[in-house]
Amino acid sequence: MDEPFDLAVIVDDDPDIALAARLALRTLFKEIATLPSPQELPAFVTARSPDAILLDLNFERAATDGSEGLDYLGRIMAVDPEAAVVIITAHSAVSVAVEALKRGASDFVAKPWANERLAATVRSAAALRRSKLDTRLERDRTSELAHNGETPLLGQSEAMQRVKMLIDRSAPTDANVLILGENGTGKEIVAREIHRKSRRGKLPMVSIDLGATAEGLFESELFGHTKGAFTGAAGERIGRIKAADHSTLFLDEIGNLPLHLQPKLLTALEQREVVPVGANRAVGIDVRVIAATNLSEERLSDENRFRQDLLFRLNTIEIHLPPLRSRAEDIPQLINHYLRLYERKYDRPERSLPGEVMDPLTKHDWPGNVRALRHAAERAVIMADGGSYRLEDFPLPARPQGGAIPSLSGSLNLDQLERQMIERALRMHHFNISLAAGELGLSRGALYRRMEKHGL
Ligand SMILES: Nc1ncnc2c1ncn2[C@@H]1O[C@H](COP(=O)(O)OP(=O)(O)OP(=O)(O)O)[C@@H](O)[C@H]1O
Repeated sequence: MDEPFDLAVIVDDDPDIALAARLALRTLFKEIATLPSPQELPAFVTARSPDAILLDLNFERAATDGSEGLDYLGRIMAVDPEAAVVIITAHSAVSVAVEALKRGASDFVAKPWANERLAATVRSAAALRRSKLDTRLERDRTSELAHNGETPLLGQSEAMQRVKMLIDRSAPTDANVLILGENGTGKEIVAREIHRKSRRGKLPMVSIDLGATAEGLFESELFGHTKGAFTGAAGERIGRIKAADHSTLFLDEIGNLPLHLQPKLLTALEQREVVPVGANRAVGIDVRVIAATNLSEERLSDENRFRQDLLFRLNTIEIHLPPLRSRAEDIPQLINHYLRLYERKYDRPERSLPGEVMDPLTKHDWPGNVRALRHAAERAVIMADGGSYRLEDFPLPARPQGGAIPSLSGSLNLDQLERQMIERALRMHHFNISLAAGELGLSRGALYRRMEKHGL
């Protein structure tokens, strides 16, 4: 038996029907809610996003023509276009059911129903919704990445010129590339550039952020799984490696790949085939791998953390992205680029940046690298008034010298404490975002948002 879905809601003003439906569906869902009328349904859908909705179209007020229910159906589809709505209707009201299907309902059952048929109908509606949501997630991710891909790789420093040379040389080959650099130094942009300039560039690059993947999901995310391979594997899923067939696979934060899965990845790359979890046959793959990490070379060469045979598979070409503080000559170009970008985005006038403001910006050590610089430019555009930018428009925190971990000050202001804790965690982990987020019990995304809030 498949793992149950999370939540269904039954909307019916007849308590006996609601109870009968609840009994028919009880093994399919962990929770079943009932609403006596559809009035609260749009709010319920917005708040709880149920896996399936069982909606009776005939409420007392509108007796049999179903128009009230149809109205609500329209509103639900507007709040959740992927909603799985199964209509309950009287036997005689087939035309209403057909109208409901036109307006986005997944299916309908006529009263009185056979329990197995009701359960099967609701199950397939919920499963279809889930797969549509998966596809949408995938699409959103791809378009977000594609958007990032439009950012040009800026920087004329010697270090960046070498990076660009390595991109151009490695792109047309199928060699695996390992990109090393602190968080926010542009590793993802570099990966995109290599992919774009390669013969695989016409297909979308497939990425997986191993720093944001939940512990138990690494294996099935990477290799895929068969239906029922483990608890929760409701349907079959192709993994990211296979999804990247004939294209490029970008393994972000490769340093987070658990040791026990490293041999499996190595075998997949060596044999050019993957075995999905639960399968007993391998499927062939043709992928070019670009991996990135913020681990230092020293940490990466620690056999207890990272298998060296896998490292040698991945680092045929190594590209080091130096931290921004070591290529200060790139800072003015980056600042100007992002100021212009955000002036356009927020429809603000183009302001000048006097030398006495640029100077401290180039001397700042930018622990969050280009990502932090970009946020600082965005803030400055929002904060500025008058003819030119002032230093106060840029959120540059005063930083303790010497790299020591700051001790907590006596402040009991929560906001300040939060900021101090974040700074402390970041320093403790040498600005490795994944490790600092883990230390703080936050996701990477949540940590980035807070860093932005505090101008870190
Ligand atoms: N050389 C560059 N030119 C222009 N923009 C850059 C450059 N480097 C980084 N950026 C910008 O900085 C941000 C972070 O870049 P990116 O995501 O590529 O960094 P990353 O090293 O992959 O970060 P993380 O390790 O935290 O995932 C992006 O918004 C990107 O557009």
